Order: sequence, then structure tokens, then C-alpha cells
Amino acid sequence: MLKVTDLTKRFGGFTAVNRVSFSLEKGEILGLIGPNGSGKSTTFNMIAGMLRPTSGSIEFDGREIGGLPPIEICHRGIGRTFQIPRPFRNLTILENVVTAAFFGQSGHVSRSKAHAQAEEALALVGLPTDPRAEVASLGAAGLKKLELARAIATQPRLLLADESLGGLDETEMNQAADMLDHIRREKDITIIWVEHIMGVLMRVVDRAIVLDHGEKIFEGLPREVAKDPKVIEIYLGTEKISFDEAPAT
Ligand SMILES: Nc1ncnc2c1ncn2[C@@H]1O[C@H](COP(=O)(O)OP(=O)(O)OP(=O)(O)O)[C@@H](O)[C@H]1O
Repeated sequence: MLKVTDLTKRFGGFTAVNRVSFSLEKGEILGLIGPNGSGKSTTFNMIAGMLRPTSGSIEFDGREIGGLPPIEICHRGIGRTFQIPRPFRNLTILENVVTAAFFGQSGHVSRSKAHAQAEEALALVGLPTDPRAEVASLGAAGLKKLELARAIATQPRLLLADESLGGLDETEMNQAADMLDHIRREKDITIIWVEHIMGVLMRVVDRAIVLDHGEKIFEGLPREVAKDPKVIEIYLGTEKISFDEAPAT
């Protein structure tokens, strides 16, 4: 479904992402992890169209999408969440999601269809579909859910979830991880999940990729990540540490 080949991004003389390649099969959840500044968001932003790749290719369903504008990428079926939710605060929760359904899909979407899709997305993440429910009533966990609902409402086939658990407590993190898994099954969506909180992530993903200094240093099954010497050395430090106990970086 997605094939990334030799993807590279330079900011001036600094290489933030260096010849990263990976592919993704339909229905998978791929975890993209790595220390701060390792190039996760830059990779993400190139796939979502917020950044133009310096070189390399990004193929989605066999067609090159590298360098296309974000709205075009969204219309082709790639939805994304942002690390820091920025909903329209002067709109209700439902209106925020209807707006995403309305503008995030290619072709004409009727008001009633956008409305129905928004209600479905809100129900899927467990937020109220009550048309009066205000954004101001949401805490950190609720805002993350709204972010997810807005992305789902665009009817993506591939969802890019950017650090969706930051700022949540442990119970909320586990609920959010279960929710992503539920969404994948329910909506048949493929997911790339960028996350710092590895214990929770590893429970849900099918495969993980680890970036360090813009390079891919590991790709494999979640259970193999914690055993990989390069990952232990570069990502976790030399201290013996279990992934479930690993602190958020
Ligand atoms: N617009 C930019 N201009 C210059 N350097 C940038 C720019 N965006 C990112 N970088 C640099 O590229 C590197 C990779 O950043 P990126 O945000 O992709 O890392 P990350 O793994 O997502 O980190 P975090 O976990 O902190 O979000 C960092 O050193 C960052 O400072």
C-alpha cells in the first residue's frame, strides 16, 4: 500500500532523514519510534505532504505522492493526526468533525453524508455526538480523541497517528492504544503510529521501525526491538531496561 524508498530530507546542510526505506501492507499497524530529533516527524510530514522530500520516493497505491500538497494527499486517502491538537474552538465538537468530513474527501460530499460520517467517527472514538457538545469540555485525552475523529472522518485508507498518547495517564494510554487497534479492525484502516511510549505501542503494532539521527537502525517484530543491541545502545542507552518500564523520552 505504501512504499517509501531512500527518503531524504535536508534542512540546509543538516540531514534530518537519510535514505529511509520501508513498506507497509494493507491492514498493518507500523510503529515508528526513535529518540527526540531522530526524524520521525520529518518522515511523517513528508508522507503527509507538509514537507517536500529532498530526494527519494513515496508511493501510495502504486502512485508517487512525494511533494504533493497535504490536501491532495488527504484526498487520496491518507489521514493524519497532529502531536498538538488544534481544533476550531469556536465550533462544536460535531462541527469540527463534520468540517473534516466535508473538506477532507475528494469529490462532492453532501452535508448529510458528512454529518453521518462525523457521527460515526465520534462514536468510534467514544466522543459525544450531541450537536451542542463544546470543545472546551474536553481534557487532554478528549482532545486527542477529537484529533483522531477528525482524521477518521476524512475516510482514510492510511492513518498517520502522530504521538497520540503524549500527556495521557497510563489508563488513558492503554485505552487509546486499544482504540487504535479497534479502529484498524472496524474501519479496515492501515496505520503508522509515531509514539514515544513504547510499552503501550509494542502491545498493538505488528511491526516497528526505529530511527536514529535520521537513519533507520532497526525494522522488525515488536518482540525483537527490545533485544536488538543497536536499539538498546542507541535508543535506550546501555542500562538494562524493559520496554514496559521505559520512560517517555
Ligand atoms: N524545519 C526545520 N528546519 C531545520 N531543522 C529541522 C526542521 N524540522 C526538523 N528539524 C531537525 O530535524 C531533526 C529531526 O526532527 P524531527 O522533528 O523529525 O524528529 P522527531 O524524531 O520527530 O523528534 P520528536 O520526538 O522530538 O518530535 C531534528 O534535529 C530537528 O531539529
